[in-house]
Amino acid sequence: MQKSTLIIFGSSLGNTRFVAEKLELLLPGSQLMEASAVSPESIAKFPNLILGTSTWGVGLLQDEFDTFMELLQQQNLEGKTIALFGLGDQQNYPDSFCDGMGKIHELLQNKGVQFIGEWSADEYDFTTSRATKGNNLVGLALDEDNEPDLTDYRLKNWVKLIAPLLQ
Ligand SMILES: Cc1cc2nc3c(=O)[nH]c(=O)nc-3n(C[C@H](O)[C@H](O)[C@H](O)COP(=O)(O)O)c2cc1C
Repeated sequence: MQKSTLIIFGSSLGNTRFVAEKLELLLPGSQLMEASAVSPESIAKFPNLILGTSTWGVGLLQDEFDTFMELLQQQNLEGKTIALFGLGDQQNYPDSFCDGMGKIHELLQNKGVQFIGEWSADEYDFTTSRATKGNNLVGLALDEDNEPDLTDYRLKNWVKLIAPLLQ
């Protein structure tokens, strides 16, 4: 079967990688790739991209993912379906929780992509985030530092939401 969804992640200490690997298992027809390994050809091949980054500094994209975003923005993304997930820490960074995910969303505006996978911000405890859109988050936020026990539950429900929308 031709795979249609590319999961691209950037991870410094392994949390985002851990989640991205789970996601690959939950989504038949998906392929996993580290941000630093992605080429323009691989981006062109897949109609669906799932992009996952952690947030570093205060509100910055993870290093490799930051470099990858420069490459991604130069590609023709017209018509692609994109879902986002982000790893962050609500307790220590309540004012920039998962900002990296919000930054991806901002950088891909006006690129002709369709975003899927918005997620309610209700069951989190942060003050501000660049990833909020009304009462929602632009994608799935996960907090392996404070709420690792909720990751599987959140991930499974998010997959139920996005899977039918991936062609
Ligand atoms: C120095 C440092 C800065 C961080 N800055 C943020 C931040 O601004 N916002 C946030 O939500 N999380 C922040 N985090 C938390 C990480 O994003 C979180 O631990 C994440 O799970 C790391 O994922 P990774 O191992 O895949 O890189 C920070 C962590 C560290 C150690």
